[in-house]
Amino acid sequence: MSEYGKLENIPTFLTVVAAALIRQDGRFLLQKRPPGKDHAGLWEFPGGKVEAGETPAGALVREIKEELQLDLIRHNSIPAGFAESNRENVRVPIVILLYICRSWLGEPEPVPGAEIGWFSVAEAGRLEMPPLDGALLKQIAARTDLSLMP
Ligand SMILES: Nc1nc2c([nH]c(=O)n2[C@H]2C[C@H](O)[C@@H](COP(=O)(O)OP(=O)(O)OP(=O)(O)O)O2)c(=O)[nH]1
Repeated sequence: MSEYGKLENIPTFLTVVAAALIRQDGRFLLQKRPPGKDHAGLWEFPGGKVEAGETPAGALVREIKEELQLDLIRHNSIPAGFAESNRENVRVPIVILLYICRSWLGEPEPVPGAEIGWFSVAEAGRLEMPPLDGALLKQIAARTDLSLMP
C-alpha cells in the first residue's frame, strides 16, 4: 500500500491491471483465487488494483512480483486490451487494463492457497472466470498466433 491510501474510498472507478503471461508454447498463466477473497474459486489473470501515485505499468510490476514472485521487464509488457464493468450491479466500477508479457525473470510461485495453470484461449474459455474476463479473452483470441491453438 502506498502512503496515499486506497482509491476505493473515493467515488470513482478503480483501475485494475492484469497480465497475460504468455509462455513460448503460447499458453498463458491464470490463477485461481484463494477462498475468502472476491471472486474466490474463479480463474483470473494475475494483477490487481492500481494504487494512488502509481502508473498502470508500475502497478503491474508490483502485483506480478507480489502474486507470483516474478520480475517483469517493464518494456516487454504490451497493452493488449481492456474491459470495464457496468455501473449498475457494482459498488465500485472497475476498468481492467490487460497487458501481454512474453518475458520475465523467475519461476511463478503462487501465494499460499492460490493455484496456477497454463492455458490456451480455447482451454481458458472452458474455465469459470469473472464476467469481465470473457471480454479480455476475446481480445487475446483476436491475436492470430494464440487463437489457432487447441
Ligand atoms: N487481478 C484480476 N482482477 C480481476 C480480473 N477480473 C476481474 O473482474 N477482476 C477484478 C476482481 C477485483 O474486483 C479487482 C482486482 O482486485 P484485487 O483484489 O486483485 O486487487 P488487489 O490485489 O489490489 O487486492 P486488495 O489489496 O484489494 O486485496 O478486479 C482478472 O482477470 N484479474
